[in-house]
Amino acid sequence: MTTIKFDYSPLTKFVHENELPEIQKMVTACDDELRHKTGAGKDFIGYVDLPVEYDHEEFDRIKKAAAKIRQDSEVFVAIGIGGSYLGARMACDFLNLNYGNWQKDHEGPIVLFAGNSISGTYLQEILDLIGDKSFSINVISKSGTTTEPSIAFRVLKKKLVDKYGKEEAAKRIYATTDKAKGALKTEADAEGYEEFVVPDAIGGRYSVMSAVGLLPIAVAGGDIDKLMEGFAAGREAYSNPDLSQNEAYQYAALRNILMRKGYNVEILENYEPSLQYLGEWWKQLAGESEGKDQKGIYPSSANFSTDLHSLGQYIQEGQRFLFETVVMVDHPKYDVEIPVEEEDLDGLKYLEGKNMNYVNEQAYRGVVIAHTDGGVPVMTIHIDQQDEFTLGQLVYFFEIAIGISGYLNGINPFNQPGVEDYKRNMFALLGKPGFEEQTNEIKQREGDFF
Ligand SMILES: O=P(O)(O)OC[C@H]1O[C@](O)(CO)[C@@H](O)[C@@H]1O
Repeated sequence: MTTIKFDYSPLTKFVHENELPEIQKMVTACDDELRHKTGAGKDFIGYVDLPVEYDHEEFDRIKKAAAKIRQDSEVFVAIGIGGSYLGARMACDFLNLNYGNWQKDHEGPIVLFAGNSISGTYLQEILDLIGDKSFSINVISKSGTTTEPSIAFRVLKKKLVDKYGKEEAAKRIYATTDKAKGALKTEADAEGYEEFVVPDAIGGRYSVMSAVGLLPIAVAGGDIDKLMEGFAAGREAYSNPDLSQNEAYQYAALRNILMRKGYNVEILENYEPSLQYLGEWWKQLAGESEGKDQKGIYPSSANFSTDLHSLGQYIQEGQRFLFETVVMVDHPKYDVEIPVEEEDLDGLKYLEGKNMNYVNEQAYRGVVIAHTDGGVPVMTIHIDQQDEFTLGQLVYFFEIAIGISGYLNGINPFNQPGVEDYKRNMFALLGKPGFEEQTNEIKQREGDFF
């Protein structure tokens, strides 16, 4: 059973009906590489079977740790960046757990995210928000050496130790990292933090359904059993290499077909503000997977109708290299009726008694028609509702689609060599031990830039 429906009917103007069947052979070959782990990046394809092959003992420990944190902490800070941050943040927003946590009668801690930038202002605000409240920390880093979370962890750990003393602080620190290596692993072992593992075969941006995402989601109040059920339903639904039977593969194939026609930028869109971080999570998944060897679709995102009043003009009439993928919630959690007024001073009489979701739906329909007319291909992923089961499926939909899509484009969707370049320069500028040669080199070049 799937609660997701992929609709590409508006593409008739852009994609000829023979194009999907014609790409089938390539899709079958990519599917074979992915399922049999024979393609590029084969050591990081663990996510394909993760819905059924995960550590059940650890899964239970995650639930226990979450229950403890929900009981002994008013604030919970998840520290991480990229794949060690975006999935949990996306899921908490998607499940509408974030604002709920600020409500007075809400059970469980306020969930905050740190270590996702190098901003002292942001971190100071987190420290101020925590104030005198009881709190716990989940530091998440696969490598265990990433600068942003390491700095935030140091700072927040100090606050924890100042408040509780070293021994109690150690009981409030949860470390999610590699099973054997990295600075975080070394520290967690030495200090006795409870540890959770990022499996070797799961890359950061494919890790939301491992302890990386599951602990913060469970602490926020998400039902991770249902999430895993949905993830497994996704695996079931998107396992057939036959394009006519696999909507995730249809999406992967169509975005490649569009890219080859010069549609090089994809905008992931939503009509629910709580899906904003779905776009952020997806941008890392797609961008870090596909943008290499001077190839790949540039992933961007937009939130409608908000951005129709900013980006809408460009999408309608700017350069024609864009295509859009909408994630549309068919049954939003709440609805609000537009009230009746005696006079019609604001000109809204024609909407009286109608619901906002109805108006939102008409906005979506109007946009699909207008953008199609304006030369922008639009596809839609309809999701039934914003619940854990649907989210699990949606994560699988995107993860499997991006794997296939990368292979279709002849790249390795599971590495990210390009992210090291800026880090090397930053470490050289900061004088990190081991970077002495690069420091000399970059100091000589600095003047050309600043
Ligand atoms: O979990 P880590 O090792 O701290 O990495 C965080 C993120 O940084 C990157 O390695 C990029 O630098 C991403 O691939 C990853 O998701």
